[in-house]
Amino acid sequence: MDVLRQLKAFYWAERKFLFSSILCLMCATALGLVYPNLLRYLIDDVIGPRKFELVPALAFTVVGVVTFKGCMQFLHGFFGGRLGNRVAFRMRNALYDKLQTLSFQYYDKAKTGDLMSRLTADLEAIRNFIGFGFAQILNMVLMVVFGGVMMLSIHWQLTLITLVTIPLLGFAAIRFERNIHPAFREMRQAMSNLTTAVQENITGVRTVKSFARETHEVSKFSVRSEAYQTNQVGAAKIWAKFFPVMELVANLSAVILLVTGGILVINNSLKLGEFVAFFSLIWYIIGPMWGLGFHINNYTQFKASGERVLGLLNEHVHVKNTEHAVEVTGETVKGHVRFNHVTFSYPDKSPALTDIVIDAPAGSVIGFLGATGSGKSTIIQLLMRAYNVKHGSITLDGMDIRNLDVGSLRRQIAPVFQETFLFSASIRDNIAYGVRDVTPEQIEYAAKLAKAHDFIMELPLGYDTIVGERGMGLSGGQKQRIAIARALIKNPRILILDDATSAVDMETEHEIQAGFKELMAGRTTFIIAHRISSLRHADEIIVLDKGHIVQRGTHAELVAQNGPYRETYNIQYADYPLDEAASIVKAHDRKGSTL
Ligand SMILES: Nc1ncnc2c1ncn2[C@@H]1O[C@H](COP(=O)(O)OP(=O)(O)OP(=O)(O)O)[C@@H](O)[C@H]1O
Repeated sequence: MDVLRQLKAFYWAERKFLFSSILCLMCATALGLVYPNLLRYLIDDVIGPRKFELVPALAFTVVGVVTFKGCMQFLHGFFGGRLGNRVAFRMRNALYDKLQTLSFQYYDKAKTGDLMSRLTADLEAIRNFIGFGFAQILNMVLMVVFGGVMMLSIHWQLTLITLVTIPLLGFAAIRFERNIHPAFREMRQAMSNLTTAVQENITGVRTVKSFARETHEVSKFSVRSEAYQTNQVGAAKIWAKFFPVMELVANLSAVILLVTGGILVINNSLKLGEFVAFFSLIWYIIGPMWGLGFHINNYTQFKASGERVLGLLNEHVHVKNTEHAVEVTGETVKGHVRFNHVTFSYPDKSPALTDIVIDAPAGSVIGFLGATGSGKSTIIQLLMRAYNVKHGSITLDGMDIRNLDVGSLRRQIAPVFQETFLFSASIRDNIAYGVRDVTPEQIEYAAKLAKAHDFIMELPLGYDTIVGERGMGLSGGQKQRIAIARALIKNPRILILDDATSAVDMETEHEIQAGFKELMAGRTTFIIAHRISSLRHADEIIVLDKGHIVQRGTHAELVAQNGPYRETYNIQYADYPLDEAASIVKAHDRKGSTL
């Protein structure tokens, strides 16, 4: 019931459909009760006294009742269907909205397959129950009440004797519910584990194949599939035990009625018509009891699914706007970023960053260098408010970013990550992803700056080429260039290049950087790179080691010092013969000076 109460906001808005559906079902059920009475009338008042002239009227009444009942049933289905679908629609949207608001911290642990199954299979169970199951349970109660009252009005002693087995039916049904609910919960979990395995396998298909781990994947899937099968078999066993018990007890009622009712008819204490009517009415009680298992099953599935959907809807959002969050816009933001003694740890981990101090005046270029895991990306994540900073603060133009509207803050930042995600859409749409109302010329201009235009034009459909979710058919460097164009078109105050040119050759990287310089003049840029060549023109280069800043300064200053920067420099340029290294550096400098 708690699940029903918590989901009220979704179905209460559609209460007109809920009530109409219930009302129509009640009418259909009440009309069903007319049959036994017509039967009783036919036997006792028409066939008995031989008044056969009443038969046509009786037949027409039956046709009328059947037609009306059919209409009521149709309307019940119609309204129930509307109700279920509308509720599912609202919930699906609410879940999707929630997925958009959940912070990075949630997604660090979330499993795609599990989320997918909540949005599909669980919603389906809820749709079924709200649309039909709920009304059916109510109808079941009504049938028992209506049928019981009619039976009592015909012969109360016979009613009580016949219904003596009903408590047994109720007891069996409740036991069934107790066993089947945990079974269903496990089944849903097993299903979501199964979907997760499939989803991860498809997403990581290249890795699986490259490592020839197909057999391992198959056996991993088989284990999960077997767990699901075991759950299904377990649930089927519970069902299998339940049905014979119910059938036995239900038929016991019919036997009691036949024996007791038959004796009463022989003794003339009960009319034959009444007995026949009684015999149809008893199924008004037994029928619902029969379906009780099905309805309980429906309800438990709904409850298990409802719990999982509510679990997601009630999930804590770590990063959200404060009450008086300030909206910033491209016109007002200058782009002066400061990290004031920021120390940050991921949940249950030792600090990823310790006492970070950075001052990036508007329009400056800050480079980050450091071994993998030294905290470079974490700095960027914190600036984008992917996580909340608890120790120290980050300011944008002097305003603590915790007091800024998260969406408006992120709109000022355009990131390009090492791993590029392309949507299953045209290249044009992928480039225009972050902006509204963009012209084809702007898209082309951004692509030219990102050195993507030429290879795009070589594709058969040019900018209209559809790329798959993993950027099917494009090389790593080509995908990165599309991502760079996507960032450039956003025209942001702050540009972040997180190892953004790692997949392109040095020459193209230099050309891309030339494009950046043109566009980024006056905008703050953070560059994370492993290549000295990508960082050498930065206003300040920050060298990180295990979350600590170990060196900072310009390229010239850092090369002149002993330390990790110079070591990296020596390693990277040691690959070239001395005179070649000098010419590469010179060539880069020449290009840089022409910008
Ligand atoms: N989402 C996360 N959840 C928990 N720990 C994380 C998460 N992201 C990073 N870390 C940890 O924080 C530390 C810093 O990671 P970070 O990604 O910032 O390093 P990095 O310098 O960018 O490395 P790389 O050059 O390999 O990208 C690492 O120890 C890493 O394991």
